[in-house]
Amino acid sequence: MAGTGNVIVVDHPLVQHKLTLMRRKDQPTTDFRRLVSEVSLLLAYEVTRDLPLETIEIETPLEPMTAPILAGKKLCFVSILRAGNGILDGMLDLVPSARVGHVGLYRDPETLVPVEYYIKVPDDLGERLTVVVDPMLATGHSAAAAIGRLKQAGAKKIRFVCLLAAPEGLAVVAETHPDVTVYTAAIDRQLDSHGYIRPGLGDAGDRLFGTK
Ligand SMILES: O=P(O)(O)OC[C@H]1O[C@H](OP(=O)(O)OP(=O)(O)O)[C@H](O)[C@@H]1O
Ligand SMILES: O=c1cc[nH]c(=O)[nH]1
Ligand SMILES: [Mg+2]
Repeated sequence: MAGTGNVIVVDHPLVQHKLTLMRRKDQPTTDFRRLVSEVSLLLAYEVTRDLPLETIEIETPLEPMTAPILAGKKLCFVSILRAGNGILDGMLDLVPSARVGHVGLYRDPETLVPVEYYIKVPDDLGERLTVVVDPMLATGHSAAAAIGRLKQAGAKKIRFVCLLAAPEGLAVVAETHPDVTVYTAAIDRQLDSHGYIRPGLGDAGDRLFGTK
């Protein structure tokens, strides 16, 4: 795990290997979706690394012991629709008890401005670590808007997980939400004139759901 400022690059060899497979343009939808889910499980491992523990008394088949369990209210995963759902599935495999919120946003293809069409989150968001998930952090405006809405809804401790980030988008998130750490599998070179990440992996939503 490599970190600078509010960004952590999850450089685990399995993550990097699977990301390369995902980037390949000839990767079929089924395999792309499975790879996103597998990488997401590894990213979930990193983003939950410092969750607080408490101890309880239990009995093993051989003797009593004091054993660690997660303390208090734990997690809420928030998926930025629709591509965020690809990451959500993998994370829920690792933490099936997590609460889940959804923020519906699409990026206007002309202006690249995010348009909100849905939000539903748990009432007790403020008591949970809020992990916002979306595979792509491009201009950063979708992430910044979603994080802003979650703060309005009560979220206090927020982390953002993506597969790929552009330097431009990371700068936007750092400026608008300096309290939020971004976990990403890679930081790519740049955005192109259409707001796509280069070299990137194309349109994550379309590749996950086979819509193009
Ligand atoms: O950082 P930004 O420039 O805001 O771009 C990133 C956003 O674009 C993609 O979603 P898209 O708008 O294509 O919606 P979709 O998930 O429904 O495909 C992606 O999943 C992010 O949400
Ligand atoms: O490269 C990009 C940029 C935004 N959204 C995507 O799905 N891909
Ligand atoms: Mg899309």
